[in-house]
Amino acid sequence: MVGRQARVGIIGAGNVGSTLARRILELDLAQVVLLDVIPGRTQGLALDLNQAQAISGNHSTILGTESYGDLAGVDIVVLTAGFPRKPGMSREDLLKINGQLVQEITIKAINQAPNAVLIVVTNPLDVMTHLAWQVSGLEKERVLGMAGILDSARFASFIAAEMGISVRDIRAMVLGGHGDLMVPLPRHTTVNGIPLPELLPLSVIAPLIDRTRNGGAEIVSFLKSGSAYYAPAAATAEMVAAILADQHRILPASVYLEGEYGLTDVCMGVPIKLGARGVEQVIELPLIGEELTALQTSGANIRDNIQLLKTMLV
Ligand SMILES: NC(=O)C1=CN([C@@H]2O[C@H](COP(=O)(O)OP(=O)(O)OC[C@H]3O[C@@H](n4cnc5c(N)ncnc54)[C@H](O)[C@@H]3O)[C@@H](O)[C@H]2O)C=CC1
Ligand SMILES: O=C([O-])CC(=O)C(=O)O
Repeated sequence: MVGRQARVGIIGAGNVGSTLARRILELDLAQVVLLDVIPGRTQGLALDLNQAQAISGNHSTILGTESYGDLAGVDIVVLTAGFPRKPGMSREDLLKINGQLVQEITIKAINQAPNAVLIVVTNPLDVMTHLAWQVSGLEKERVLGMAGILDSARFASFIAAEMGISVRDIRAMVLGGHGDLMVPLPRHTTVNGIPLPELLPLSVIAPLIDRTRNGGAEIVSFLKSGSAYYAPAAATAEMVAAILADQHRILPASVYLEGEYGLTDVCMGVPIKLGARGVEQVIELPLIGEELTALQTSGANIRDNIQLLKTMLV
């Protein structure tokens, strides 16, 4: 890729999209194309962000646009367009309204960038990832949903606070759907290599699991309008970096499953190897009975919502 800096298209310049753009620019990961339907919004943000780059001394620049033509040939498309939930709503309450958007936007974006890797952020995450995979016509390796890095980060931050230790030493593992049935896995969560259940009693871990499952809603209840965006943007940037630099990272992401963990034709959070081509491998962890049951219950719930969405979309 000598002589050409990678380009990342972000669709949706709201809280998550604009924060992600800023992070990509500050990390100097890529040129950014930021697209939204609100006239002038992305042009204003782009001017502001390019002026910030002049202060930080980074090379990457950003283009703000309302035109899909500007996405031509981008290496990664990140889909953040869509409605966030309000207090009292579940992510699934966004199924119809965001399904219509994701269907339309994915087709327009992939027409312009047919070789891109597509990262979905819009909720309800796993169903939107499945929809984007379906309407894009892309091979399953090139469509991923961001949630597992975020949910694992939440679990890690709660463990760090509980134990009074640095979050840097914690490798948390949260799989399953990005919803109430997500599956934090204490046995696969380690503190500098030591499995969590060897350091904390289950009676202490259980509330941390509940808080992780409720992590998005907890923030929504404070913000009142809109949902989290700093950690979601940081998690998405991690995926962008892994793809652009072909890092072969082992990270959780929502991907299309064909028999792994006993699940088929569903997108759900599992550990993957992530590199330039997208999903290089789905990693199947050795799970004990109750862990596998929880994952399959979460998968069955996502499948129900995929079917429900089919009845809602024209
Ligand atoms: N996967 C995850 O872990 C997370 C997912 N989310 C989801 O991400 C989505 C975005 O969240 P926020 O940025 O906080 O919302 P926001 O309301 O701040 O921004 C959404 C943006 O999408 C734009 N938009 C709407 N229709 C569009 C279209 N047809 N084309 C282009 N842009 C369009 C809006 O103009 C707005 O700027 C929500 O669905 C939210 O639930 C948010 C956080 C974490
Ligand atoms: O809670 C929400 O609606 C946004 C989201 O997915 C998260 O922050 O985990």
